[in-house]
Amino acid sequence: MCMLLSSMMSGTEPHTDREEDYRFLHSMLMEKKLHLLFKIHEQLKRFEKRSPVPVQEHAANLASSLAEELIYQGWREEVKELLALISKPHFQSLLHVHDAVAQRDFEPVLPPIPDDALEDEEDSVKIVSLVKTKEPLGATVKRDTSTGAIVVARIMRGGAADKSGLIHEGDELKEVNGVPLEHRKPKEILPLLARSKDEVRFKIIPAYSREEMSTTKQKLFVRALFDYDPNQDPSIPCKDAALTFKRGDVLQIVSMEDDTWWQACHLEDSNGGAGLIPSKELPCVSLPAGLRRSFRLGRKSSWAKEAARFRRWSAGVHSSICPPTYIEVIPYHREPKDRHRVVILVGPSGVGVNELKRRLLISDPDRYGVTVPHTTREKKRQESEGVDYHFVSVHMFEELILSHRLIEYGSYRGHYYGTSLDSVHRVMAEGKVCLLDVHPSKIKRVYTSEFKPYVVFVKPPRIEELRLTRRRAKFNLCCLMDTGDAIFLSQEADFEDMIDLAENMERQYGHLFDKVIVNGDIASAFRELRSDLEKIQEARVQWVPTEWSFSSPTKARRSCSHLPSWI
Ligand SMILES: Nc1ncnc2c1ncn2[C@@H]1O[C@H](COP(=O)(O)OP(=O)(O)OP(=O)(O)O)[C@@H](O)[C@H]1O
Repeated sequence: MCMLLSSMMSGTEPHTDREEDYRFLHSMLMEKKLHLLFKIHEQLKRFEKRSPVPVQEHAANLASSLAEELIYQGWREEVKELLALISKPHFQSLLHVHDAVAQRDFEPVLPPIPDDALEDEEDSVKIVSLVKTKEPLGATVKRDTSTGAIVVARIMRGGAADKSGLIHEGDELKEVNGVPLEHRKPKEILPLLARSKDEVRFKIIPAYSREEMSTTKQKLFVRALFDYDPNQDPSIPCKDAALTFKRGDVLQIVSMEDDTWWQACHLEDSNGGAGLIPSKELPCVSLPAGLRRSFRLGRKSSWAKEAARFRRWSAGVHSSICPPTYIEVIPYHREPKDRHRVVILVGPSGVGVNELKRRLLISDPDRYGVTVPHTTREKKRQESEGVDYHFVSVHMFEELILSHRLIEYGSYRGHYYGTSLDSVHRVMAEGKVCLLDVHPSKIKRVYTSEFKPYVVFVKPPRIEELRLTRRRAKFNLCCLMDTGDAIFLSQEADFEDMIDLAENMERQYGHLFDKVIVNGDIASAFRELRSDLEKIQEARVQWVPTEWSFSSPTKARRSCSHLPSWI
């Protein structure tokens, strides 16, 4: 802003007719105080996001006691300076303002509670008076089905009711602003609240003291494994109190008191109000559409293929347990000396995993590296050991299998091929990001704190875009081979299989994916992938499964097949 003001001044000179005007503008815009104000404004903007809270309410008193103490502490230069600083009227005024904010001294004073508000027969009654602000109360009410009373169903964390600390879940509401709530419906309460002007007064019968869940005290973070839009969820008890989130968002869970609806807030908003989210206990049927498998009918394909697809689908849906909904995560602050996280690229065959990997390697060979695979086949003349492959004997390869040193292996034309854990270590030791492409079922082999894998799922686009983007590549081939339609038809079947395979992978292993890249246009997919990988390298904090913090690398490898932290 200060730079902008200075450059504005130099740009205005030729357009100001009168010297006087120019001087006036100059003195106004170049005023030191104005610049300082902008600087303060910018600093405040930065701190606003952190939502700092006062650590104490009597800073002004503390400063004056400190000043008294300092007078007797000798006359070292530092002491003199500090004394001069805290004795300045500006500084003292600042501390007074701070204390007023900390003590919420700015809020209007509530009128005293009238004597007749308490009735003799209700000795357990509590009168709660709250200042009315624009902020909603942050509570929901319901009718208790057994007693017919209106009770507080839920207090939203961070809302006005919660901050007051005076109203609790389960409290029975007897009156709002002197109006008895007997025989009233929950929806009639809102107009009563709206009617009051400066103050809202409740007559409450407090619920029995309940134990606070210990989990609300400690910070619990989860990464959502599905998109959630309360507007699409008929089971949510109160849409306005719900939290919308996207798959991959990190949420802080602030209350798990309710079995079916937890309270959570977005990470960047952990001091703000919380919203309801479905708990892991919510039955599968009420999970949002994103988690349910849609059976795509109406595609042109043979009966047998459709039947097979249906069998796969019904087995997948009916025999499966609910998919994981959230994964517990912790922050990981990468130190400069730490090795880079392994990047795993997965996707159905032909989707473009190799193409993307190739482009990453070419774009920055110093940053990215790939593993050298092992094989038992003969070395060809133009190949070099340790560059194209590690050429090993069958006996040695089988030793690697038995000692669990291979992430993935298979045989082709009678020869073994495989990727070892050591080859990943080698790339990491060079200070590079190791790009691995393995079948998603093998991710768990490296799902440890040692490798901290960042898993990218490369997904095919919709079939129309697949046809459009891939046909061009194959079309050249058709012309060359002069095979025409025959190739086009088989390609169409490949596209359908690719989409099917991708859906299966996402359903089965989606909870392991950190990022999903749709590979429609290759240039855009590559740009997105590269910028995402750069972002995670530079991120101050990354969120990784809590599970990684508990296990040693070897233990994690053994235990990761159970993935106990999936919730
Ligand atoms: N977005 C795209 N647009 C057009 N062609 C693409 C795109 N992505 C990949 N291709 C081409 O599709 C073919 C298959 O891609 P690639 O070899 O990367 O697939 P893959 O996922 O590694 O499959 P596989 O594991 O079977 O090798 C290649 O010729 C590649 O250049």
